[in-house]
Amino acid sequence: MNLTGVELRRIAMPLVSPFRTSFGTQTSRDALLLRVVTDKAEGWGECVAMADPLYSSEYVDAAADVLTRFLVPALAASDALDAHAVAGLLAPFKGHRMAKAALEMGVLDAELRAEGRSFARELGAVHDRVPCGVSVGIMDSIPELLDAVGGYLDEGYARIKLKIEPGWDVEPVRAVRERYGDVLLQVDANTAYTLADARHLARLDPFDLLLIEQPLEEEDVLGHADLARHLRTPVCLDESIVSAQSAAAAIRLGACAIVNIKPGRVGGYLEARRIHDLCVANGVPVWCGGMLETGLGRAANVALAALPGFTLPGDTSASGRYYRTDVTVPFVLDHGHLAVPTGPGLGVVPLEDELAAVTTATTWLAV
Ligand SMILES: CC(=O)N[C@@H](Cc1ccc2ccccc2c1)C(=O)O
Ligand SMILES: [Mg+2]
Repeated sequence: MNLTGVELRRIAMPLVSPFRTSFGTQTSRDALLLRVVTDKAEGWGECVAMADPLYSSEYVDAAADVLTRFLVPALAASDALDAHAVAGLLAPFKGHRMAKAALEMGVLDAELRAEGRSFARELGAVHDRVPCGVSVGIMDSIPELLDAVGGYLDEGYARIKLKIEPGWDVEPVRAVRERYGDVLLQVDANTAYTLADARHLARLDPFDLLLIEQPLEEEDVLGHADLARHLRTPVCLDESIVSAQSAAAAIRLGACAIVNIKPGRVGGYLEARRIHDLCVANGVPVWCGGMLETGLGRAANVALAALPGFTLPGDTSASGRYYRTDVTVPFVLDHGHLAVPTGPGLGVVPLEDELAAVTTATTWLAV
């Protein structure tokens, strides 16, 4: 397969409701899609970086720049393009895992469409549908939170995740437990606490949470290992797990009992599968995290979530959790599950009119 060029497509999609986390409030998704054109087929990639470097050091403008100046030219230099070789070709450039993941995803999609194979087949999916959880933001009041949670439970979500931060943690969890009983429940701090908060975070232990996600800062792996010894609630890492190597170190150091796998954060779906395999070998449950992907990234995430080690519901929510209109046929919850796409590659393609309506800029990178 030979690369003809890559189209960078900037899109802006309004969120159905503001989404507040410990690092800020989002009201729209400024994202970057890649259309990878080869002599055999076209493929789509989605970069999960946010507009601002608040979740991680990456941000959309930087991803577009590093793809334009370094990553796409690096692929152009190779003659027989092979998705499994992309990570190696991009390795000389440090970091920028979300940008690299988007490019690898586009090449993999093109290759699989040309071969007539789905992401699910390529990654090793063993289920044809996956149970879905939902991530619930920080709200202005407990009653507002309880209404939002009730709505998602009515929609059929299998698991509730509450965003927390200092000042919004024990009470919201207590309120959800008191109102909704033993619903599968977990929390995500997005690095908002420090080890000094250990005693306070232990106040979450009586609520039988599935996990507490990323309580401490990304690089504080040892801190998470210390914290885990003070909590009954299992510690799950998100931001800290950027590769199979970092997953191995975190597991060995006792920093996490569960891993949130996000293909964009770790450099792509192939690295995500390696992390899955590593966690399974170590008896560490995994689940698929979300970065408010469009239906393109959502399709690939649902395929990944169908691998055997994904034993916990992920943040693979329906399109309607975030967007009134998706750029693909929307993913709709069916009895708390999403169906794994079966078509070649991602199994979905952007809808021309919907994509045009949200496109803010298009750049063609010829190679
Ligand atoms: C579903 C969920 O909670 N995702 C991230 C946080 C997050 C929150 C808001 C975002 C807005 C734009 C892009 C990525 C974003 C990621 C997490 O698990 O930590
Ligand atoms: Mg998280």
